[in-house]
This record gives sequence, structure tokens and C-alpha cells, in this order.
Amino acid sequence: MRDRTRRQGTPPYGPGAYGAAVELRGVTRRYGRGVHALRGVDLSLPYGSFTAVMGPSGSGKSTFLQCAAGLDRPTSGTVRLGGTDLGALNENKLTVLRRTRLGFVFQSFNLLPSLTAEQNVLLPLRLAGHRPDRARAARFLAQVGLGEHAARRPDQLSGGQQQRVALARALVTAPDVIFADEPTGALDTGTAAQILTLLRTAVDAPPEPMGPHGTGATIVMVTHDPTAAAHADRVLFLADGAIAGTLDRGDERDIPRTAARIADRMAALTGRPPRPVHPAPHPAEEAVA
Ligand SMILES: Nc1ncnc2c1ncn2[C@@H]1O[C@H](COP(=O)(O)OP(=O)(O)OP(=O)(O)O)[C@@H](O)[C@H]1O
Repeated sequence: MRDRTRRQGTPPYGPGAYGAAVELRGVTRRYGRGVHALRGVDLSLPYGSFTAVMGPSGSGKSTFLQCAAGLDRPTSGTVRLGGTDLGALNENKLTVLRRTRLGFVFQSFNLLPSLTAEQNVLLPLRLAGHRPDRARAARFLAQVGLGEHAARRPDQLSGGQQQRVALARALVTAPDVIFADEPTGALDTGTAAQILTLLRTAVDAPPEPMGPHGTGATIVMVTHDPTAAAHADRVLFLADGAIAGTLDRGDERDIPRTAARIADRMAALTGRPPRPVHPAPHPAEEAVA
């Protein structure tokens, strides 16, 4: 039986028990002749892992996310999601793969304003051709602490609540991978901590199996915030279109200390002194209402 207890340490990066959820081999992306946004990225992210991607402005983070999520095609190299080579898929098949096997969380929430929270969560199931399973939507809304707000529309929810709906929407299809682009960028520190705790829980102890192998969720998150990155199992640092280093959380449970280490690495990459890291949230802020 699957161990639902909170995992200690870092998942086995490299070849995992079920192959990789995300695999990039020699991925380059050029714009025109001169701009090399990605210069040959190789990585393998196991199922049930939480990876943060950081790097200075212009280092290639967005390009990486777009290529890894099948929203853009690399100039050369291969991207595999759950063993499927995205380069072998035409646009229609790529769209189906994104709808059925990927989840997305954006800085600006991107909920449909005319739909209720429940309808927003049901949308990916509808688009994937499944019957609208309201009980499933209710379970995922409850998971993010919004069981009571299923009938509200986005304009009746706070920013943090909207992002929780977006997270439930990303989780509901049990995707191979969730790609999160600055998911806490528009939130205050306490609300951001709640979202990060929910992301961590989706990886470590989801109420039901996520992904095709019954592990926790697999998350790839681009962020500028060392405190957000400190919640991940591993941080990948991009510089000038290439992976410039990694930092593993290991058994570290001390978010502020990990965030300070991450900020130091970022400072070394940018050549600027580390920006002050957000103060640690009060423990009460970590608990999701
Ligand atoms: N559509 C495009 N056409 C031309 N150049 C582009 C395009 N998109 C990105 N670039 C360039 O590719 C490089 C990487 O850009 P990218 O947006 O991936 O970086 P980033 O790390 O996400 O930056 P930021 O943190 O500022 O969002 C930059 O030099 C950028 O100017």
C-alpha cells in the first residue's frame, strides 16, 4: 500500500521507480538568429517531486516552462512527459495531452469569471470529455479549504481563495505534472504561505493518489521568491539559458534557512547582494483555514 505519511528527504531525482514525469534532453530554443533562450537543458524530474525553477530575469525560465509544458516547441532536443515525446505530437494531440495530463497554475489565477468555483474546477474534466463529477470537484475544493465556497464566483472570493480554486482545478484531473508560473506572485506573504503549504501537501500527502502512478502530485514551479522555492524538494537555477546549479532541500524543514541559502545562490548568479528574504510566517498563517 502506498505510504501516505509525509516523506522525509528528497525524492529520488534521476531515474525513478516509474520513469520520469518530465524529461528534457538537449533542449535548445532560439529566437531568430541571435537569442539563445535555452542552450541545451537536460533534466529528469521524478513523479511525486516538487521542483522550483529560479534564475535572473532573461535567464530562460518562461521559455523553459513553455517548452516543458508543450506550449512552445524547442528548436532542438526532446521533451518527454510521462514517457510521451511531445515532438512526435501534432497540435491537436498536444492540446489533448495538455488538457488531460497537465495542470496549470498562473500568477493571475485565470479563473473564468462567469463560472462558480465548482464549475471552474469541473472545467478541465469537461474539456477532457469526462462527465462532470461534482463529488470529485467537492473533494478537491475541500482539499484546498473551500468546501463552503463552491457556489461563489471569482469576484466573490479573495485573491488567495481564487488561487486555491485554481489549484483545485489543476489537481482535479490527477495530471502527470502541474506547471505553476509564479503562483504566489500576486499574493501577500501569509496567503502565499497557505498556497505553498497546499502545494507541498498535494505532493506529500494528497487525499487521493495523483498522477498515473499513484504518487503525490508532481509540481514544477517558476518563481522569483526564495521563500516559495524553499518549499520545493529541489531548486534548479537557470542562467543564460542553461542549468547553472541545483540545490536540494534534503531533510531541511527550516524554510527561512533554506530560503536564505537559495537567496545566496541567486545573488551569486546575478552578482548582486541577496535581497532580504520574507520573514518566516507565523505558524498560524501556515494553517489553511
Ligand atoms: N518571443 C521572443 N522573441 C525574442 N526573444 C525572446 C522571446 N521570448 C523570450 N525571448 C528572449 O529569450 C530570453 C529568455 O527569456 P525568458 O522570458 O524565458 O526569461 P525569464 O527568465 O522568464 O525572464 P523574466 O524573469 O524576466 O520573466 C531573453 O533574452 C528574452 O529576451
